Amino acid sequence: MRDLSPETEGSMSTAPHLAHSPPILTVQDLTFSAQKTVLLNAVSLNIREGSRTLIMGPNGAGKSLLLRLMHGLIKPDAGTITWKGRANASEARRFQSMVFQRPVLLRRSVFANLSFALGVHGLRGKLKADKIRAALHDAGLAHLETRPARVLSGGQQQRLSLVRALATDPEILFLDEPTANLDPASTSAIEQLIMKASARGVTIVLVTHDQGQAKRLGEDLVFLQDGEVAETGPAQTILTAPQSEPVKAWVDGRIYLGSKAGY
Ligand SMILES: Nc1ncnc2c1ncn2[C@@H]1O[C@H](COP(=O)(O)OP(=O)(O)OP(=O)(O)O)[C@@H](O)[C@H]1O
Repeated sequence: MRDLSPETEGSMSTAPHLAHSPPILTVQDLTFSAQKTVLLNAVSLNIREGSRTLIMGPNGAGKSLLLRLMHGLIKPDAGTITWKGRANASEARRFQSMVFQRPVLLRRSVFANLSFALGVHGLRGKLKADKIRAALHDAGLAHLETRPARVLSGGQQQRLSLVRALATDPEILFLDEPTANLDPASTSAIEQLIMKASARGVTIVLVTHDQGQAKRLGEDLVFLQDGEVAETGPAQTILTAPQSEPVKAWVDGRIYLGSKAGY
């Protein structure tokens, strides 16, 4: 099994510019249980600064839980999350943003959704308004500025969620299946925004089921199966030459039941 654990981190880059990137976030032996069931078990991985890391795996593998834990929305039972070398740093969330599969928008205008988020981050007046207009322009949403956010199409709503998440200049962006319900054109618009953010140096952590998207966007890949890391390493290597049974089956399009085989 390839391993993205801290000890072997230096040897697994596919992206030359990332070969010596330090981890911005390290997960060590993370365990999370609910209702007497272990949902994540001893998960360890590195997110390298400036990288695009994919979290993949079947339904119920624990991908969303892992993302929420890394973002500090829920607390682990055991293990540590280290932000820039500091374990369980309480201030980390200020430098992070998250986009959920279903857009979570305020019942206000497109402009007001951005204005609220930037206001929370301390921006005021003309500086804030200029930043909102530039962000909407970049995302092709400028003409919808006064429209109630809730009446936008699904694709537009997700673009707005992403723009809002990026407007606060996060150092890391967590995305939980942001294109799961979108058509190819909307998916492409979201991917372009992600790639632009990545080019500016924003670290990207993306949960996806979409192998095409994984090939287009992935640099590092973490594959979860039944709450454990089945395989991690460079995305292109795993996608073309997987080592573990669950990932081989997934890449081949075969159904792998694993521990659920008796169900
Ligand atoms: N708060 C909770 N209490 C109890 N069980 C939970 C809780 N949150 C998640 N789970 C369970 O943990 C498992 C992992 O959930 P998670 O949402 O992380 O899966 P996932 O890999 O993101 O799946 P999908 O691809 O379907 O979105 C599931 O079996 C889910 O029912």
